[in-house]
Amino acid sequence: MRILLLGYGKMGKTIEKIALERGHSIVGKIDIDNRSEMDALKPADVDVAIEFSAPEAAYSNITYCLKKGWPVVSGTTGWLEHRAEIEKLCLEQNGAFFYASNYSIGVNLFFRLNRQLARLMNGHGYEQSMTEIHHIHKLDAPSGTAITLAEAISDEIDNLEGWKLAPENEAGYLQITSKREGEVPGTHIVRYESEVDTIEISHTAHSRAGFALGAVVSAEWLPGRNGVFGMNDLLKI
Ligand SMILES: NC(=O)C1=CN([C@@H]2O[C@H](COP(=O)(O)OP(=O)(O)OC[C@H]3O[C@@H](n4cnc5c(N)ncnc54)[C@H](OP(=O)(O)O)[C@@H]3O)[C@@H](O)[C@H]2O)C=CC1
Ligand SMILES: O=C(O)C1=N[C@H](C(=O)O)C[C@H](O)C1
Repeated sequence: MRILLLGYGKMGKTIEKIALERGHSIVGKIDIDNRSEMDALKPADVDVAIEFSAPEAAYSNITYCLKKGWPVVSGTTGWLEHRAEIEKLCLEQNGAFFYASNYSIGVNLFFRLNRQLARLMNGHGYEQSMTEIHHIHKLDAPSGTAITLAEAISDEIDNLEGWKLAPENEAGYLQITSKREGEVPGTHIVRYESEVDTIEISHTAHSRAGFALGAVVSAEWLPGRNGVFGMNDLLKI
């Protein structure tokens, strides 16, 4: 496949390596300074675009790809207030858009475990909280993964209305603490506490390889499909 990379930072470079190992070619590496190179590409020059850029860039990058007719796989976090607009545009253009806050298979299994655990814990008087730890370069907080976990927990726990980012703390809201330390690729810890005990589940990424492989596999799956998709469509879990 001919892949266009939008965002050529830590993830863009890891995705490039895995895509080349899997026999794909990279037709462009678009960063903040060379966006005009995209204008030179025709709709037929690209089989799929993979977009891992920055919160303020994702909306215009994805819009550009959809208007050009390129299927687009995005993993950028921190822009999802515009998600409904992108999904509408995708359907209007008869295009293909794939999004996941986390492309690692392990995290997507962890999402399932998290929802199941929340369902079990509902009504037993535990207080829920979450901690996410990432590298010091990360621009957004809480992480997209933490938001996905928190949304599932508040769906399942009757007395939760949503989440708050620490130090904000309010009854009826799950508190998320975001820590930024060194080069940590991504750790998420979900905690249930009562006076007598604590139950915790956690996922620790050892590198970015799992995220990048998931994005490339999604990009292999998307061309030829129309609509809005996510990891549940790909993994059928
Ligand atoms: N869904 C998932 O599984 C994962 C998601 N992510 C998310 O992916 C995003 C990127 O992460 P990461 O690679 O670590 O970040 P980096 O900061 O390493 O890379 C981001 C890249 O995007 C570029 N960029 C900024 N603005 C634009 C623009 N307007 N058009 C094109 N490129 C642009 C930056 O260019 P410059 O350097 O010139 O500023 C940089 O090269 C983040 O939102 C992160 O949270 C990360 C890991 C996994
Ligand atoms: O910025 C990162 O690095 C990561 N971002 C994603 C997120 O915000 O959840 C996924 C992963 O945790 C790494």
